[in-house]
Amino acid sequence: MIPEFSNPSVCMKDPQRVQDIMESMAKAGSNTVQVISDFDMTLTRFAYNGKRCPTCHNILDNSDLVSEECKEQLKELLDTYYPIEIDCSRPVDEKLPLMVEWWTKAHALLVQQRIKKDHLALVVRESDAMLRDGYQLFFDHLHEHSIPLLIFSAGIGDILEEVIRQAKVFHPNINVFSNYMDFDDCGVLRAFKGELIHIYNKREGALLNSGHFEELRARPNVLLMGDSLGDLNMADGVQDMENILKIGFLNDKVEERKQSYLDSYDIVLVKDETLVVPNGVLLYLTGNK
Ligand SMILES: Nc1ccn([C@@H]2O[C@H](COP(=O)(O)O)[C@@H](O)[C@H]2O)c(=O)n1
Repeated sequence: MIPEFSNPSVCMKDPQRVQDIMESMAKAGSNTVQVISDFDMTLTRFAYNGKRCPTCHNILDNSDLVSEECKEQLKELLDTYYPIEIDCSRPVDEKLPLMVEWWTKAHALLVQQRIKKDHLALVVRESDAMLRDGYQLFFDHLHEHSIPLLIFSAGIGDILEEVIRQAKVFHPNINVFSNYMDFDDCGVLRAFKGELIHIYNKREGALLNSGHFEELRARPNVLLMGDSLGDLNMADGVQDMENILKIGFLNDKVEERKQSYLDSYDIVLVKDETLVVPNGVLLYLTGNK
């Protein structure tokens, strides 16, 4: 086992299973590995100094690009739907239409604001969004070892790309599946492109992008990272999968959700704002440990 597994944030239902998967993946070699990660609250911090950090959507919601009236409406949506998103007492099929409702209403409000593409970089720079500590090693190490990183996010692609670009780690081994903004000829937001990705339809998103997984057919070993149970479906498009190691960040409503996370993720990181554990796993998989 790697030393990072002794960190107090680490919980595992079956440590032996984790060890077996990691050994099998390391033996197969890093050229058989691909990483699939969620973005908001997985690659980015959930909180800093006791204050919540923004999601991609929140970066816009809190910015000068939206009017005060719109801010209030978006906040009302967040206060209504976020508790539903993280309520583990409600079944997914009951929550799913409500998540579609949230994303659809929020996107419609954002479109009404006539947001300009040119202003996105500034609002990201001025936001409180932060990649988790250890991000530099995470992104650089994957790049150095030519391991593909798929970022699969129900956030906003244009915003998340900008966060990563400003951190200077948007390397060519990265692909993004997300909700991208559609701008008119004057650079004004007029819609969101393609099929909506929300928290509970990542399986459909993965299957729609079968071409990506076809290209990675020679990489049947997957490291998956997420913060929601909906993220567990992000690897559903992977072809001929041999091993999958799932790391889940449990950021909020810890006591209520811990058991379901332990039942679903191989490694659960409780209120851990860093990428120290995923980095330890990566170093092990690439033979650097
Ligand atoms: N209007 C919205 C809709 C969703 N969110 C949050 O974004 C997160 C989705 O992004 P992932 O990268 O985690 O897939 C999700 O957890 C929602 O809470 C939002 O803030 N505003």
